[in-house]
Amino acid sequence: MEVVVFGAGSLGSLAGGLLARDHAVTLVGRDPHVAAVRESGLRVGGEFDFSVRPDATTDGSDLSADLAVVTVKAFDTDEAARTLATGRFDAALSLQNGMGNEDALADHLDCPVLAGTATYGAVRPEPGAVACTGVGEVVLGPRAGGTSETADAVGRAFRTAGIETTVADDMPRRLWEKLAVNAGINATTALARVENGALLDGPAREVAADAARETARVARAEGVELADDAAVGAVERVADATAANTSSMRQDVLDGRRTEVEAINGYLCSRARERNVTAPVNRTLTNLLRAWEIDRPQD
Ligand SMILES: NC(=O)C1=CN([C@@H]2O[C@H](COP(=O)(O)OP(=O)(O)OC[C@H]3O[C@@H](n4cnc5c(N)ncnc54)[C@H](OP(=O)(O)O)[C@@H]3O)[C@@H](O)[C@H]2O)C=CC1
Ligand SMILES: CC(C)(CO)C(=O)C(=O)O
Repeated sequence: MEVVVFGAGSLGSLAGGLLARDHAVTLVGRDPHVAAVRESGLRVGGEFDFSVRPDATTDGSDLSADLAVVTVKAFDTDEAARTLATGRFDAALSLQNGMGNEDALADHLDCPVLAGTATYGAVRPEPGAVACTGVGEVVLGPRAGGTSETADAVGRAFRTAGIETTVADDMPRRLWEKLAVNAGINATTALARVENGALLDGPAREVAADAARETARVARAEGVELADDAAVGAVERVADATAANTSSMRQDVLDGRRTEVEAINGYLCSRARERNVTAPVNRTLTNLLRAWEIDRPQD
């Protein structure tokens, strides 16, 4: 399969590196990472230990491939979609956190857009390298649920490249469950400046659980079956499995970078308002992060 990975940061470089073991991959990213990949290839370390030589470019326009995998941060999805729309793709897949990414892609692209979640962990230690900090799973499927030949073919392509992959017929529910996990863990750990494991029994546990319960309430108001216990249980399971992790939002705050709060807790608040459901914990988390973003240290 020919695959363009749009957003060769941490997750994109890992996904692209794994896919390049079995497919023709083009990474779209930034220099100096792109220059290093072009020069010496991509080193995939951490839980893996191999090198590959995907194509790499800083210009994502006018590309064509069987599949575009989108791995930019949620606030960059719209621009990524506009750039991808200058090319030709048979399908697109978002592996991003947050909600609204698939809709933004579908607004611009003339191909089926698949929804996806990734629980692999990735960091980029230096240009030309990516480290897998945890082998997880990719779950993907049609964004409205159900089955499709496109989703099955993409699932097969991921599996033949050695990526743990499930093709699911209930992506809306899975996206809401992942939203509950990120709404509970990311903002709470970013503001409390703790590792994910601190949510298992520390004073911030109740905050994360309440944020997840609110997410489940809004999901149900949207017609998605997500029980409170399932949402809270998902937060506990992930906090336990990633206990030593610095969540991506905490990492963003530590580095003074813009966060994905608008696509996570902010999205939840706007859906809650629309559905007349109260979400005070998510509103507080969102506003505190917004306040930090206004004053964040800039480069
Ligand atoms: N890292 C992880 O372990 C996981 C991440 N995720 C999710 O995956 C998504 C990506 O996360 P992550 O990989 O950590 O983020 P990164 O910031 O590391 O990667 C995104 C990359 O895309 C680049 N980019 C953005 N727009 C363009 C463009 N138009 N052209 C070229 N390059 C572009 C960014 O460059 P620049 O910063 O210069 O704009 C950045 O290098 C997020 O939604 C995250 O929540 C999900 C599971 C695990
Ligand atoms: C699953 C979790 C919470 C792991 O840290 C994550 O997705 C993130 O940090 O963005």
